[in-house]
Amino acid sequence: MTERETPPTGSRPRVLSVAGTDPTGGAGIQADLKSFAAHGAYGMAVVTALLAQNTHGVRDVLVPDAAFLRAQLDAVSDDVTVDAVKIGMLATAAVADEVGDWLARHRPPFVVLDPVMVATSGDRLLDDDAVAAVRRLLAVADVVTPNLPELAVLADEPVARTWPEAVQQATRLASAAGVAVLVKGGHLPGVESPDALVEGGRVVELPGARVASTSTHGTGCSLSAALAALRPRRPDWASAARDAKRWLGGAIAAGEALRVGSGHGPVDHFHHAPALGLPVFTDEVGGILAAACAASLEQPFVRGLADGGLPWDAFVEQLHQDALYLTAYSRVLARASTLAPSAEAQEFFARGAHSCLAVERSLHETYLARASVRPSSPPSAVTRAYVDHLAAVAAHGSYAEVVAAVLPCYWVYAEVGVTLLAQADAVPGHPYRDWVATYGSAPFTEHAAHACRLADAAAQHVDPATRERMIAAFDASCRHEVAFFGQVAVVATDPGRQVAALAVR
Ligand SMILES: Nc1ncnc2c1ncn2[C@@H]1O[C@H](COP(=O)(O)OP(=O)(O)OP(=O)(O)O)[C@@H](O)[C@H]1O
Ligand SMILES: Cc1ncc(CO)c(N)n1
Repeated sequence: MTERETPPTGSRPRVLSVAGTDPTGGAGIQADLKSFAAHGAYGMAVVTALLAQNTHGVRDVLVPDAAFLRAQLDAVSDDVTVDAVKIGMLATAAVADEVGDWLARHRPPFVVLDPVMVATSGDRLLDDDAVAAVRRLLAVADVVTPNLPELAVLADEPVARTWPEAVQQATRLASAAGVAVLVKGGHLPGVESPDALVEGGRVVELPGARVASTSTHGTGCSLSAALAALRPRRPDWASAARDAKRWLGGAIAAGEALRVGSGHGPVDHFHHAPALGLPVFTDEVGGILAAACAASLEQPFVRGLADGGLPWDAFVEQLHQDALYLTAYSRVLARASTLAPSAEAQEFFARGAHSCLAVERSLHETYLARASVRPSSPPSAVTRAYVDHLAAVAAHGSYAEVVAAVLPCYWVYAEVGVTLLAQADAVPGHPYRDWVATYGSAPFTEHAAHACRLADAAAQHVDPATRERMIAAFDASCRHEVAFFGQVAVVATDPGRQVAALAVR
């Protein structure tokens, strides 16, 4: 039992739920485990009662005998250091007393008691003769989390009708029972859903807007579980309660979108981590990228770059369009820099915006100065379409969408560049090798990998609708890249030789 002699601190708080079950996953142990995980805790659970319930109500309850409950509790505490415990539905006096005995033997540092008596559906979850046993547990809990009817039962007073009355009642209970009381105003009418923590004669109000939603099944379970999970990593109960309540408001708001059940639905415990379980963004769009690269490599212009047979005029025509494109692209990268959530991303895109202008200038100095193309030739319809798409995302989109829209310019060029460079290296005296090498080797390939990482990071924090817009913006940019490579007409005149039409399509 070395672990129990010097309890090691784990990488996550080890938090236990002692509660009943909800097979639809919105309340009881199932909700508690999600709530623990949503707050970074390692969750464990001891079952006090098996319920046949759903979002409409409770159909049946089976309470395992007290000896088996004790066996479950001891199996956990004989082996695992419990950092915090949340106690929920107790069903009977025998169950409540058994849990009380366990706490006397193995009290974890933090004990939250949710005095569950009636479900959201109105079904009773605690025998009448068990109330006294739950009152006895108050003495060993740190915090008790009653709703207004439960508060009235524990205080042995009528149900409070106003919020000030409820806080006063909670204050009386806290001082009589020697326990902190997190009183919950979810059952009050009105646009607010206030809670308050009453502790040692001090009242900490926890205001909160009422969310217009029927997804309130298991809110009490989820809140008390969040409180237990957060407390080991917070300095006091008030700060744990504040964070738990803020999280719960978001979870209620996101609940309906889960589409679970046709009664009072559950909350979305993971609303703050919407990308959980989704593939990494660049994996998800990898197929779009691969198709764009394959289509690009099929373009006559790119084939001419690969074998070196591209007519000079076609190359210069394309580079002129590229210079026009880069000037506009630079402004979009500057927008990404403006919106960037971190200094690292801000700098990456600011540098990118700068290097577009540097490359644009060097294209003029290196190739375009001696070319036949008129410097005043306007952007082609293809160039304009690409630039307009980017500008629209930059004007209306979030950071994540802008990053998704600018990514193909890096990623397609790097992928196509690597393939082209290998082919160019096989052709002695390849006339475009320098230009191809710019994109097919470091540092450009490293910049492309960096842009991919930033897009993946941005996609981690967006809601599903924004992620869809990221994919759409990425897909559109890929299509524009392919069209961009295809815009210069490369016409074969002599067999084996190609001449560019001077006009840009
Ligand atoms: N519509 C709502 N909008 C925002 N917060 C709410 C809403 N309904 C309840 N809450 C919050 O949810 C938590 C639980 O409150 P409530 O008073 O409903 O407890 P409960 O009756 O024990 O919950 P349960 O429905 O699980 O039995 C509190 O923090 C409360 O403020
Ligand atoms: C198991 C269980 N505990 C608590 C509640 C209260 O919502 C419920 N419905 N079911």
